[in-house]
Amino acid sequence: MQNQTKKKEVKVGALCQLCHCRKAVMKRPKNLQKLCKECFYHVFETEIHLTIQKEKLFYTGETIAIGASGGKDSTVLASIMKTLNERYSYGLNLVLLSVDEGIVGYRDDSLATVKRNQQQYQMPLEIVSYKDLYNWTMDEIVSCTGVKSSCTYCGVLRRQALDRGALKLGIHHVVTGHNADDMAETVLMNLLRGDTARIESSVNVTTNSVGSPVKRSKPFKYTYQKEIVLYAHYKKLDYFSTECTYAPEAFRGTARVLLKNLESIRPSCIIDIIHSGEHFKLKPKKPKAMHIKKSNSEATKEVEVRADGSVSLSKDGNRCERCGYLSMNRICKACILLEGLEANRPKLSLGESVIADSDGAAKLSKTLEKLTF
Ligand SMILES: Nc1ncnc2c1ncn2[C@@H]1O[C@H](COP(=O)(O)OP(=O)(O)OP(=O)(O)O)[C@@H](O)[C@H]1O
Repeated sequence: MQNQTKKKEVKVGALCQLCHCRKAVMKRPKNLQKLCKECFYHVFETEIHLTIQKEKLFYTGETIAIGASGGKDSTVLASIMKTLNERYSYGLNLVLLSVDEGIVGYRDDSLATVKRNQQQYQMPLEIVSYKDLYNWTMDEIVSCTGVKSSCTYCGVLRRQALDRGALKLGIHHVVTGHNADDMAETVLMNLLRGDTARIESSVNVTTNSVGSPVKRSKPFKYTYQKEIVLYAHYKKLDYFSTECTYAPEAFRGTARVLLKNLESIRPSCIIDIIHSGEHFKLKPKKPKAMHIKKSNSEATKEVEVRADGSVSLSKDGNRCERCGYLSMNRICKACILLEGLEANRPKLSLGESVIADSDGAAKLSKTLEKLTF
């Protein structure tokens, strides 16, 4: 990356197309405009500020947890949030929130970066771990299930961990470094597998798990990954650049390659895909009613089947029957996963190499996809 950036610095010799006085040092990835460093900082920061303003993401006095993984996206996010908060007097209290998934040689090193960021940005830091919350580390999970479904487990557990970490601090709003490339990838993935019900929601700037009082926002919704990397590089931000030890989700990887190829031909395609997602509207569906048997009696009750196929089983509760954490389903996604894992725990403790068969993992993933979270 550094080499590529240096090459570009030498090649682009013209004046900046915005200020017309300083030497251009880059072609802006989003629109190929030739810019100097200062003008790049200005457009990059201003676009994020405009997204925050247009979407009315925050209110004065709000406390915001920044999901901090130590990677480039969340490190730039912490830096930008601090800069914009001071420049435009947002009046926000900013806190770093990290989840330690328990991946030796990856997350322990990236958390060391977050701890340095805490000093650099002068923000409080809270770390919650899978081990404390679920009594499992990701390394233990992978040794039990195999690497193939690791992203499914990690994604579900991390979303809940971020919510729980925020609530522990009395915070109801988490921002993450998900960027335009991540969004466009998700739209493409949903489109390619015909999961139209998710396309509309996959481009929302703010989301929350059903029933959760914690919302999650993405100030980088329109920010290109390449620009985040350039910003971090020019600003010499301290971030951790190693990829996760476990393989990225296979289908997302394919969508990523496809998107990169499209971007190289037409840079605006990332934003265009997001805009397509924003304008995508499903025909309204009538809620169906179905009868299910109660487990301990012959009586039946009516349950609503939601548009995404999930069902509301709990009559009066928004809480998981197992862990008591907020959930619109009788048993939350995390508990469904943990239950499957616990079944293999005794074998693990005897030192056997347990790799659950891939059919089992795929079946579990399908079950999870049908549940809301
Ligand atoms: N362990 C974690 N603790 C806290 N927040 C996290 C963690 N992992 C991911 N996030 C949040 O989710 C966002 C997207 O995460 P993802 O796993 O896609 O990583 P990424 O695109 O490599 O981001 P980053 O460069 O910040 O690591 C991150 O930018 C961050 O805000």
